[in-house]
Amino acid sequence: MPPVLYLASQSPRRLQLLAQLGLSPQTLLPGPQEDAEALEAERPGEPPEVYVRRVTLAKLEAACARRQCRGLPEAPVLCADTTVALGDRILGKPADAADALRTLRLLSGQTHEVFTAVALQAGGQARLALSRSSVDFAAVPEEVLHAYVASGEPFGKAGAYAIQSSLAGWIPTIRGSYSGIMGLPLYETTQLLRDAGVLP
Ligand SMILES: Cc1cn([C@H]2C[C@H](O)[C@@H](COP(=O)(O)OP(=O)(O)OP(=O)(O)O)O2)c(=O)[nH]c1=O
Repeated sequence: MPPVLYLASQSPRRLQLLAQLGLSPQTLLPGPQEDAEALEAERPGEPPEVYVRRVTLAKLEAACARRQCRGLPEAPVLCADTTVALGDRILGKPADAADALRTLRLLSGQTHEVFTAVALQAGGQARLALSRSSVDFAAVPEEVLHAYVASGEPFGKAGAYAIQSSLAGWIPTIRGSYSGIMGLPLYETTQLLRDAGVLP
């Protein structure tokens, strides 16, 4: 039996969010020869919204090629990308502790945007939806930022933080989608999966 859905993501959050919809997809992870970092490379002057769409479609294309290459049975393929932006500036995953601290200091006391694009390949057609949220950060004390970086939580997260972590204690308001900020906007994802007949 082919799987109902492939999830092309290494993010445990995305798997957890899909489980909320009652789905347990088969993951379609990149092989050692695939360069995920190159795929997520920024282009100078590219607005965050354009960047997140481009990267998500590139992830989708790579995942579909991977499925074919591995001779896996056909089924819809889902993937996503989350990008944090302060104005036009993209704040990616931190390279190290100093980078995480720098990023968090930029976000402290400011409002930033979180874009998550989700893409689905099904029945020979690629569909993409974009979720946009804004997140207000209160001014976070230096000692809190240091402890947060030392906890390891910022690593592997766009913008060096997670809404589903202790730093939520410094976020008075979000406008948009909590699941989108976390990595997979469940409203948009449901719409795409309904269009493809994966969800009723
Ligand atoms: C802003 C924010 C991001 N994140 C995470 C979600 C994503 O996993 C990560 C952004 O990186 P992504 O490049 O979107 O995803 P990923 O590299 O973790 O996984 P893959 O490309 O294989 O799907 O940041 C949170 O968990 N909480 C948050 O509040």
